[in-house]
Amino acid sequence: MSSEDFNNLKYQTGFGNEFATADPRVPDALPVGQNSPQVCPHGLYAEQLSGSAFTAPRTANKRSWLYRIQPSVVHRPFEPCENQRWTNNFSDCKPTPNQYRWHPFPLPKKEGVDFVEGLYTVCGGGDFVSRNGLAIHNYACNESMHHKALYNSDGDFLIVPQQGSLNITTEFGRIRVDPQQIVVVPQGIRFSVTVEGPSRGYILEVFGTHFQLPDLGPIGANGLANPRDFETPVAWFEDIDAEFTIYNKYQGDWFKAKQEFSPFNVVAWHGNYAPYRYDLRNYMVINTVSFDHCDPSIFTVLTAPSVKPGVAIADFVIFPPRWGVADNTFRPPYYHRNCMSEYMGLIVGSYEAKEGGFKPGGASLHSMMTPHGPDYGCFEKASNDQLKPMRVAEGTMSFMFDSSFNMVIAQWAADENVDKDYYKDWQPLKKHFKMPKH
Ligand SMILES: O=C(O)Cc1cc(O)ccc1O
Ligand SMILES: [Fe+2]
Repeated sequence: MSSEDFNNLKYQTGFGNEFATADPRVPDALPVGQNSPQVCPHGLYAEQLSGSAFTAPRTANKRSWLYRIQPSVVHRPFEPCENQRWTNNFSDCKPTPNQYRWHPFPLPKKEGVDFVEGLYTVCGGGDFVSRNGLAIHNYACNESMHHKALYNSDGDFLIVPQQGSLNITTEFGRIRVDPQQIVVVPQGIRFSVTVEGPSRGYILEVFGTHFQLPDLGPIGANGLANPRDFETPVAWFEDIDAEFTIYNKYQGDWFKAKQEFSPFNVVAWHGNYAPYRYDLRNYMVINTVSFDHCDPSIFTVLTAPSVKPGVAIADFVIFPPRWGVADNTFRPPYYHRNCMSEYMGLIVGSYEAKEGGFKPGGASLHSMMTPHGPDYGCFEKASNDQLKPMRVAEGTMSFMFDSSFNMVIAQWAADENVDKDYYKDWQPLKKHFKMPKH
C-alpha cells in the first residue's frame, strides 16, 4: 500500500463513542438491528472483540462487532519467535535508584528492520498475569511490514512517534500518525505499520486497564484534551489471498502464526472498542494565572487508571507550548521527589527544565523518590529572569509517562546509550544560603 493512500483518510471523531461504519465499497455490510444474524450481509462472518469483562459496568464496558471475510480463528498454530531486546519479565532486572538519561535512541544500523522487529524495551513494572502494570518501549525501523500484522494480548499500546510518520493499517481501518500525534491500539487489535523512511518513537504499554480522559473537576465541562479531537478510523478492508504472518505478544513473549489471507478483511464494524489517534497540538492547556508552579497533572492527556481512586497505572502527560505568566514565581519545574516513577521523552525542541543533554529521541527516568529537577543553568536563569508574560516551550513537545509502579530498567537499556554524565547536571548548584546576622 502506498503512503498516498493514507494522506486523505476519513475519521470518526469522539472519545469512546459507539461508532458504526462500513467500507463505502460495501455500504450495506453492517447488519441492522442485531449483532449476529443467522447469515450476515454478503456472507460476512460476525466476530466480537471484547475489551472489558462482559459484566463490566456500562461506563467501562468495551466491545466491538466486526464483520469480516474470514474469522480471525483461521490460522495455523502459533510458534515462539525471538525478540532479543524485548521483555515484560521485570523480576529478572536489577533495580537502580539513579537518575537515568538516554542519548537519542539510535535508528536501525542495518536496512530492512520493520516495526515489529524494531521494538526495544526500556523499563517497566508490574505484570501481565495479574493484569496490573506497564512497560515502556522504543521502536526504531526503516522498513514497512509486508504481509505481517501484530497484536498484543497483554495490554494496550500508546505509540508516540518522534521521527517519521506511521501509516497504520488496522482491522478497524487505516490511521496515519505524524510526530506530535499519538495513536492508541487497544489490547488484541491487529495492525501493520508502513513507514516512509527511518522512523523511531516511544511506546507505553499498560496491562489490565484502558486509557481514558482524566476527570476535569472544577475545570468544568471543557478543556485539556477535548473528546472531539480523538479520531477513529472508518472501516476499510482488503481481500487478499496470500500468506500473512501474525505476530502476537502473549504473556510478555512474542509468537507468530501463518494464515492464508489478510487480517485486514473487516468490511464493517460497530462498537466502542477501537484504535484512535490524537494530535497533541490540540491540547487546551490550563495553568496558573496568578503564582506558583502547578503540578504536571494539569497536562494529562490520557490516564490508565489503577483500582485506587486518583492513582494511575500510567498517565500520559505532555508539556506543550503555552504562556508563562506566574508572578513572583520560580517558573520551571520545582525540585522534587515523587512517589510515582517519571519517564520522559522529547519529540521536538528542548525541555524547559534542562538546558542541554536531553535531546529529541532521548529519554530520562526518575524513579520513585529519586530526587530531580532543573539543572544548574536552568535554576540560575529562572531565578534571575524578569517575570514578564513569556512563551514557554515554543516549538517544542515533550512528554512524560508517569506511573504509580516502581519500575526497573531492562538489562540492555541499563547499559546502552546511557548518558553517564547526567548526574553532573546538578553538581554545580551553588549554596546561596547566607546565615542572617542577628
Ligand atoms: O520532572 C519533570 O521534569 C516533570 C515535572 C514537571 C513539572 O512541571 C512538575 C513536576 C514534574 O515532575
Ligand atoms: Fe519530575
